Amino acid sequence: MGWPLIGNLLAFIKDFSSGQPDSFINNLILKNGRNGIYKTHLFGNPSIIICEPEMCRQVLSDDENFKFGYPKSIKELTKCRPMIDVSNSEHRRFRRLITAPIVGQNTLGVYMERIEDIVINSLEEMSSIKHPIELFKEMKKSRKKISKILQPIVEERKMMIKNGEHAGERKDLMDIILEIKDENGRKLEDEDISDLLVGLLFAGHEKQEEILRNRQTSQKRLSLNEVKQMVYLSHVINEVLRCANIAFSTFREATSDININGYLIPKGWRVLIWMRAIHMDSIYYPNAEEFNPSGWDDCTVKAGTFLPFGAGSRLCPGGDLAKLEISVFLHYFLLNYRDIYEPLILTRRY
Ligand code: HEM
Repeated sequence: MGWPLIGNLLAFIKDFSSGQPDSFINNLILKNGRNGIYKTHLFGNPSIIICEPEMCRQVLSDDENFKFGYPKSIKELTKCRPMIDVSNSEHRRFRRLITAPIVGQNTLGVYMERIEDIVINSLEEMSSIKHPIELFKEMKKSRKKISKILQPIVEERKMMIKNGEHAGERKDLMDIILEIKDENGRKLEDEDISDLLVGLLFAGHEKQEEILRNRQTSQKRLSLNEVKQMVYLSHVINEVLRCANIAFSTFREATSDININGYLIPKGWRVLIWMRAIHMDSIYYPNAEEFNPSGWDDCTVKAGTFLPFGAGSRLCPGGDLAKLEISVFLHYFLLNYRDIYEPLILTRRY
């Protein structure tokens, strides 16, 4: 780890020690009641914390009065400045270029087979290890392989830039693409994967067997349509994203004095949109502390109450891809393997 990174890490920890983990926010909510907006001081800036769905939605959708407002230490750590430090119109342009290859169900079909191969091979490899393994660590490796699926796109975009097909774009467009790839690798590691496994403990593999029973015998591979039929699995994934999403909050900065639901947010103030507080609020989710995938049965999500991928012009473009990867992994894991021990030995079911 180089010195600049350590420096940023320290700055980040110092910023965080001005306090905003979940417990801090929860105390704030308990102390102040539930009007959904709290004034505080974060990262050396006067700040507002918002945890009311409609207000969150409004702030995330209002590009005129708010801009991406991450504190400096976070920007340095995440190294995704090019997507952050650009005007709204530049952001729209870059976003179109970067997201086209990963947005939309039909587009995602292209990656199906390769994700499936990586998942199957990784699980086989893991189950062939005869000593206990740390599943999370092993899974990180397969996640890295999956993120490499996007490599050809990165190469293609590099060529487009080299050939001047994007003359006039910022010089660091290539960096943007490479950094997105980095971010992509980083985001689904560690916490995401371990959180996901908590969900696994509750999910049965019968539903996945049902998918196979309804399949033509000639069909060998998992299809996108089958993934769409994995209703229970999608509820497990939603529930993991609700309870334990790594993206629990995001920042904006007010670019002018702006009134939100009767509250004046002064220009220059940071707005911390605390999605986790909404996800864990029993007003919107009865027994919010419980992990309960069945809560998603016949559930119509009220606007702004489920924001694992954000909202508005910066809505996560990788959301569907992430869910697809998780679904394919869970499908094979539940179908073919059994028993989670502590420590773990992964064993083939049949
Ligand atoms: C479970 C997995 C993921 C979660 C929870 C997640 C969450 C989020 C959230 C909340 C944002 C919005 C941040 C904001 O508005 O401030 C975001 C943005 C973004 N995500 Fe994800 N993400 C995930 C996976 C991915 C993947 C797999 C990719 C790429 C393949 C990706 C690429 C991006 C990009 C490029 C942005 C910036 C979009 C923009 O600023 O226009 N994400 N993500």
